[in-house]
Amino acid sequence: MLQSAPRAHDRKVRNIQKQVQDWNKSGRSTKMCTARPGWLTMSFRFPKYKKDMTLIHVDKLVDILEIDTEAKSIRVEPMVTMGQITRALIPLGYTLPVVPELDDLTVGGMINGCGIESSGRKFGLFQHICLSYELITSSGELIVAKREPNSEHQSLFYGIPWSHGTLGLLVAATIRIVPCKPYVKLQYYPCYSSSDIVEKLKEESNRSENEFVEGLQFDKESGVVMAGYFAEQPPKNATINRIGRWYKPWFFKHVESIKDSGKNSVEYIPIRDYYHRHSRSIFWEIQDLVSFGNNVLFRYTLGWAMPPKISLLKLTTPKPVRNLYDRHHVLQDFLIPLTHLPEAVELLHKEVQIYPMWLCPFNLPSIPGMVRQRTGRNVLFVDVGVYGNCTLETYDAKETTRKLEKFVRDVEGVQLLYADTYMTPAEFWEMFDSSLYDWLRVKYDCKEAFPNVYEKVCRAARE
Ligand SMILES: Cc1cc2nc3c(=O)[nH]c(=O)nc-3n(C[C@H](O)[C@H](O)[C@H](O)COP(=O)(O)OP(=O)(O)OC[C@H]3O[C@@H](n4cnc5c(N)ncnc54)[C@H](O)[C@@H]3O)c2cc1C
Ligand SMILES: NC(=O)C1=CN([C@@H]2O[C@H](COP(=O)(O)OP(=O)(O)OC[C@H]3O[C@@H](n4cnc5c(N)ncnc54)[C@H](OP(=O)(O)O)[C@@H]3O)[C@@H](O)[C@H]2O)C=CC1
Ligand SMILES: CC(C)=CCC[C@@H](C)[C@H]1CC[C@@]2(C)C3=C(CC[C@]12C)[C@@]1(C)CC[C@H](O)C(C)(C)[C@@H]1CC3
Repeated sequence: MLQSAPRAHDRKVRNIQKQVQDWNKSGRSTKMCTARPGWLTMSFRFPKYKKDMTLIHVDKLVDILEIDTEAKSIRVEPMVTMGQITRALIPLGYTLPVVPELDDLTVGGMINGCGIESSGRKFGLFQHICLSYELITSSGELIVAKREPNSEHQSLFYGIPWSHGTLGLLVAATIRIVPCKPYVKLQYYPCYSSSDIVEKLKEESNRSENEFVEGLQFDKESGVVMAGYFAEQPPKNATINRIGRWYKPWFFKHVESIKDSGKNSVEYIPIRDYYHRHSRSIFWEIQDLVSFGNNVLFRYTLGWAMPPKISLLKLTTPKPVRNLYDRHHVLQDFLIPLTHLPEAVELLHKEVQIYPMWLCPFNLPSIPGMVRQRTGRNVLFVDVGVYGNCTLETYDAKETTRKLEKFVRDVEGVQLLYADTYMTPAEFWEMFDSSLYDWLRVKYDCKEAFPNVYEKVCRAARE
């Protein structure tokens, strides 16, 4: 890969330390953030703060440093992408336990933001499969924050997820790996009422042999719940579906056809095709961008050119189209306890009526951090993903989103922060737990060095 230099890791880290030391010497006049340009990031907006902060160049940190099959871990630099990791690990018979599905998502984004996938019912969020973070602090020191009890910077380990680079600069992470097999045996269960979908999601999430559980809801009363686990070579007359091939229908359309057929079905999907199943159609966003993209003729002749890189789309979207998206397009993920899913579906149907809706169950352990549930037990949550145009006349980007955010706070859920948030600081800190975060901001001398996380993600910070 271009710019690859894994053996130069120490030199690359020293270079970042030097940038931070120079910032200290020059009188700490502005705060720091990464130099990764806004158009490359997997969110709708361009961060405004990149224009007037000191930009720290972490962009050369693009390498996988070490794969240790004995210790079952992988050590990577933060700009490594999900696509890069699955390409390296799967041929060795290993995978990350949680592989957020768009190829270009980065390890740095998944750790400092949040990463979620259909294996969440077993492994939690991306942060829960991490073992340690190597960070440069505001003074330019290199430290290692490990999960290990009583290790020196253990509290920082719990503080980093969701902090958006406001506690330090990540230069490497060690993440768990698990053995995998070449196929996923996926069962599709069509459901024809909202309560059926919830019940089936619960049932499959609680079934211990399932590695993956996910739901797609196609309207208020119908959807498909999918559950799967790793499999070796499929038996002779099994259906093999290489869903990632360029001439194949988009995954969500394929699932919809199963819902229409009304029959439970089983397929064997090659594991990389499964992991990146929503990449080719960017979930279902592609239908607004290339409406004829799922046409058979188009798929067979020009399907190989799909999908366009999200970064390229972002760079080339003209301002008027962005404004149109702003007014009518919803891009939100709400993480709520699964028990509150029926109310969420009801509310989303009333306020936005956008389908398909992504339902991704995951386990949220009771541990310290910005996202925190204090029951002392593991709680089954679900990510409700809403991506698409809203045609309801009553929709108003700010007012409607604020209503949805209030619901999420009321049920003790959280909103993913790549999305637009219209909350005030007080509402934001009602949703997220600031106790550990605030203490770490003082302990690691972050207040002059990095903005507060709210200042980075709030609506005013984005173009
Ligand atoms: C691993 C860890 C170490 C910390 N060390 C200190 C410290 O030495 N001094 C300090 O002033 N603050 C420390 N803090 C931070 C401080 O406790 C936070 O302000 C904390 O989040 C308080 O929130 P709470 O009272 O709601 O947490 P609680 O609900 O009281 O605690 C949540 C969990 O965090 C862990 N934890 C909390 N405080 C400590 C602690 N002091 N030592 C070890 N584990 C702790 C425990 O595992 C506990 O189960 C630590 C936090 C963590 C996670
Ligand atoms: N399946 C899923 O879970 C999906 C998740 N997403 C969301 O998209 C985002 C990921 O997008 P991606 O483009 O990879 O990441 P981004 O470049 O958007 O980074 C996300 C945040 O992490 C910070 N960050 C990134 N790298 C570092 C680092 N090395 N050191 C310190 N801070 C860092 C960034 O800080 P700075 O602003 O300073 O650059 C930014 O605030 C996530 O936040 C995630 O929630 C999107 C699609 C799917
Ligand atoms: C937790 C999960 C699964 C999140 C999935 C989020 C995706 C659906 C989001 C992330 C980035 C994202 C906002 C994006 C877009 C669609 C939805 C995306 C892919 C698009 C492509 C929509 C069209 C826009 O003109 C533009 C090109 C700017 C954006 C780019 C980012």
